[in-house]
Amino acid sequence: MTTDGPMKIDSKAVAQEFLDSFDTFLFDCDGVLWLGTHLLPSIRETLELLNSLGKQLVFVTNNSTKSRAAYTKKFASFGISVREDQIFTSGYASAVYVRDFLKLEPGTDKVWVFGESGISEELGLMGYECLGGSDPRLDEPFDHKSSPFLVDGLDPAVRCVVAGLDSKINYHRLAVSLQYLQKGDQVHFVGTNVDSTFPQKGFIFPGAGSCIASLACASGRTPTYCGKPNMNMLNTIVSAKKLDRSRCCMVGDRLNTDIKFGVEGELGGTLLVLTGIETEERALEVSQEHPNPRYYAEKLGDVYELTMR
Ligand SMILES: O=C(O)COP(=O)(O)O
Ligand SMILES: [Mg+2]
Repeated sequence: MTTDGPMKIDSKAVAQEFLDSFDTFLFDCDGVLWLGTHLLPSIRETLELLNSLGKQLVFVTNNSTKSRAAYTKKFASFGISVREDQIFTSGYASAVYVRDFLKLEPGTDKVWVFGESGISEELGLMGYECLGGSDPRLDEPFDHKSSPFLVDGLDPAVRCVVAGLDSKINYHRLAVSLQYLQKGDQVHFVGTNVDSTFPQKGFIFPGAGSCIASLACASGRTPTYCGKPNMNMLNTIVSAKKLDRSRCCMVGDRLNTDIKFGVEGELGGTLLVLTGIETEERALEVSQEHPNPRYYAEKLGDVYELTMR
């Protein structure tokens, strides 16, 4: 039995040691705090405990379906008060990439969005006009002779396709997105996140990575993914919040995004919770495919429940 393997938070002593080790906690959302509209047990109490201990809380989600502003409302609906500047999404990270790395010109260059409002809203705040996305005309069955996105030709101002999770994925959206991707170097290809699956209460559904893979397959192109575990996203957060990495802990439910993000970003620690995608077996498994977390717990709420014992 090695003492270097992941440590399970299953006693008051380990919970206390965990809390003492960090000043800032970066929380993944889906599978850690909630599953859809279902708040996981003792989450509010855990966040209140951390706040009362003077810890800094940051929320880092690969879910691009909502903007940061919309997330503050989702938190409020659970009775949790979170400021917009505490939230980072893969939609926002993608918009930052369009602005700071691709350097597209707001007001001139346009973006075709395959995904939900969380992408277009963040790009819109930076001054980019977005096409596609949740435009209801894309809900119509696809006919290339009548699609309003094709009959007058493609918009030559579109310089980038940003693709993410889209619960309204259909052939019309895929077909038009592919037309833009076929323009090669003229149109960049950005993916919000690689997550193959998406946890909901009692179900595992297809994730953004599975939607984006369809476009990647059809176009023969590989997108640049901007969400966790991309280090640009972490660097944006570290500089915006002036974080000391050694005192930060990344808390997540997925090894190849959340835990990789924390390990590659050289954060002080990582905590894997088992309320979303991964199992205890996977947490402990030694594999080339993914790193192991420093800590793991059945659920995040155990930190509160064990501390209060
Ligand atoms: O939407 C996703 O793919 C996952 O979102 P999460 O990073 O909050 O788990
Ligand atoms: Mg998650």
